[in-house]
Amino acid sequence: MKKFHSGFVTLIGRPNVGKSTLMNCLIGEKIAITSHKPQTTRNKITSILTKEDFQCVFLDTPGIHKPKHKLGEFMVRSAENTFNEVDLVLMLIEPTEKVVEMDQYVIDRLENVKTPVVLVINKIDTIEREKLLQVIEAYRKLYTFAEVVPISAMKGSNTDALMDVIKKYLPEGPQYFPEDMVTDQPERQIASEIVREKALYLLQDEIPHGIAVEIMSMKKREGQNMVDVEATIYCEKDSHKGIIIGKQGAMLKKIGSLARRDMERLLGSPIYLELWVKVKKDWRDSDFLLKNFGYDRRNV
Ligand SMILES: Nc1nc2c(ncn2[C@@H]2O[C@H](COP(=O)(O)OP(=O)(O)OP(=O)(O)O)[C@@H](O)[C@H]2O)c(=O)[nH]1
Repeated sequence: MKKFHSGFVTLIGRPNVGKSTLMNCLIGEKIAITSHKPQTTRNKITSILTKEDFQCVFLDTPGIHKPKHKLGEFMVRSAENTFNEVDLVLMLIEPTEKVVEMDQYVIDRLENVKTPVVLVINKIDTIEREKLLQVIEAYRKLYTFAEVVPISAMKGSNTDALMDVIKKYLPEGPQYFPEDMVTDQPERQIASEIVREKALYLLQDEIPHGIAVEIMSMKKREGQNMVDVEATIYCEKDSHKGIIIGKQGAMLKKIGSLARRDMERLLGSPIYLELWVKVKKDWRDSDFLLKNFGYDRRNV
């Protein structure tokens, strides 16, 4: 009988390089949440790919960056801690001509990491071949990568080759999760990420990252297929609250209807979604509030 392989792969890279897009592309379902804004992925999202002969568990870490506040410190630590516990690290970059300072910072964090690191150059649809070779050369000088794989996560180019590389590094092991399971993320967390993604998307640059979403309740209606979801969007200022709600509640309605559509697709049942907006000043710098939103230090 053919041997089964399984393992854990963590994905790192500075904000906005396309980690969530890659995850979605490899798993084929909308699990990680994408947005054009940096740092939308605040939670470590685990997605699972199971095939006949292997199972790969992906840890999508929050974007590594120099921390500016407590939430930032938390995000960096939670990313760093996973490096030595996994079978493979994928470092995702954008093909910039010069190594950007942030990537250098990420490479510095990898210095004592024993796990093999594969450099994945994303967004190759945006550059010419010549330039790509220069990018590869520049990064190879900085770190001994186990392999270098150029891809376009958005277009799905070369992602099969990346999957083959990943498979090579998975040791023999058991199937950790049932094959129909694509994430171990609780449904509530997925639901709150969806609301946050829609709010960030619709509000564009008006609320600079000052929102968090908490699912207050999520209950299946008795005797029906309908799920009732109540969620609160937290922001930092009264003025932000007004923008999120919009004229006669128009913005909140839009956020709600986009979020509901995605939730229904993901959770597979009709959703009745009720949204609230509350002001909690400086929630990003408060340990108490971080805990309240599920960013508990003890878990890192
Ligand atoms: N042109 C191009 N754009 C891409 C590609 N992959 C991702 N993008 C875009 O880059 C932006 C960021 O993608 P995300 O997947 O949200 O990035 P991320 O690294 O998960 O971001 P954080 O959650 O902030 O860490 C989005 O607008 C994507 O559409 C690609 O292969 N080519």
